[in-house]
Amino acid sequence: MALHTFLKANQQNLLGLQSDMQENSPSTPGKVKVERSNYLTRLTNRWYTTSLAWTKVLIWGFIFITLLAGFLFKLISTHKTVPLNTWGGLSWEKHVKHSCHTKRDGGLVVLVTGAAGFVGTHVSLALKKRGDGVLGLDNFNNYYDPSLKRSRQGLLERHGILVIEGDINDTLLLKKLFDLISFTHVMHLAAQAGVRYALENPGSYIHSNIAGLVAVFEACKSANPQPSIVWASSSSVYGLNTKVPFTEDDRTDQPASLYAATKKAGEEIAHTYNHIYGLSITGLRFFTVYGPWGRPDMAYYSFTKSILQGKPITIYQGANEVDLARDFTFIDDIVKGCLAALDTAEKSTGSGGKKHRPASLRVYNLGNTSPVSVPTLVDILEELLKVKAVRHVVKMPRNGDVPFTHANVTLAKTELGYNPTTDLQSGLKKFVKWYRNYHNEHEKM
Ligand SMILES: O=C(O)[C@H]1O[C@H](OP(=O)(O)OP(=O)(O)OC[C@H]2O[C@@H](n3ccc(=O)[nH]c3=O)[C@H](O)[C@@H]2O)[C@H](O)[C@@H](O)[C@@H]1O
Repeated sequence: MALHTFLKANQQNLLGLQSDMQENSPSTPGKVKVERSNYLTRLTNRWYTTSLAWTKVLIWGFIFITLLAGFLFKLISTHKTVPLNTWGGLSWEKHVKHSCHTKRDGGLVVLVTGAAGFVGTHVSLALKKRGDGVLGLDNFNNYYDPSLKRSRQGLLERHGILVIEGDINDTLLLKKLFDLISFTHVMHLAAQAGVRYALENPGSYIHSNIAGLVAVFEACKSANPQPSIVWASSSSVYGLNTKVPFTEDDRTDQPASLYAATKKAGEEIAHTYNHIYGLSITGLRFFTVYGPWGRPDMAYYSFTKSILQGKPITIYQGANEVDLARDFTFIDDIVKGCLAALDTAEKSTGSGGKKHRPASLRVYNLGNTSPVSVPTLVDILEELLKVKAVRHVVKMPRNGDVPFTHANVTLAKTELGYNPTTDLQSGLKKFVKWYRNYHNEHEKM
């Protein structure tokens, strides 16, 4: 607008000057002196008007640029508050160190990835409660309602555990953490979970379960001293295996889902890092873990929600109308298994990217050893909720599900002292109690 006005003013001035020059061309020589002086005055006036227009343009231009710069600065500084970029700085480092502080002799210093996740939260709390140093890392993705992850983070913070918002693929962040802290152990639980979601978003499984796992192993390999690693594999690696119960050396080469395939690939990648770099690595094959603070995408949780809302639930059924079954395992039993795996893990044997002697590589089933059918799971929920479910039974689609899981935990019993003690009825009772409390609180808000 200002530029337009200026150009217009200038054009008019020029036209004016041209016509003045024509008008003032002397027809008789005697008039020349007076007319020339008039002409100079007009010329000065024109230049004055032009300079005024220029000044106005400069002032408006300056205001415009200042406003634009202010707007851009605000945009950038707002973007900076996105928590993924908030790590670093002296106060942050102090916070990290405080979270890693141990309160018992020989206490572990553990980096827990996926700390705001279901298993991550419980394991972090258990470690902290016995006096270990714990630092959490989580990317707070929106695979399921991130507000639940924030609530878990709040719970951890109240117990003195810092959860850094960051992705395991952020190698700079991992390097920074390992430079700052000598972690004795890494409990690697960050992953893209869920069996059926792989049909919708296959890339997220590769990002977290393959690339992310490698990023974590790389950071551990380069750390000095190298930590020992315990990480979450899955019962799904048994895939279409029909030999029951599942034992660690059974076939795992028939994954039924991309999720299972990424967990199986993780086990092979673990072998490589153990073999080349001397990392001590323990893989835990979790069997359908459930309990308070659980995952809303899992059947027991989503069924509870639907039953309470009077909405129908879909129950998948296997071939020949055989019910699907799972070796549902309660979170407290899983936590004991995780801590035992950390406590018994041998040290890694490499440094400077080189292995000095063979290192430990272990895999354990952490299950409950007593599978329960999905309709029975619903029966128990109905009883606890005192509401009848609206059941919609359908043939199991080919979506990555397996018909049943059943763990043999002899190895974990012998080497970790693992001993699951919670049956599905008692575990779900605790879950339902938590569910009512948590959702009553949060739905009020
Ligand atoms: O233990 C494991 O390896 C896996 O356990 C669960 O996977 P899943 O056993 O499929 O657990 P749910 O999604 O809770 O399903 C439990 C059972 O309910 C069935 N289901 C699920 C959802 C539904 O709407 N209807 C239904 O009948 C499933 O087919 C399955 O048989 C987790 O989601 C995985 O992340 C984990 O790795």
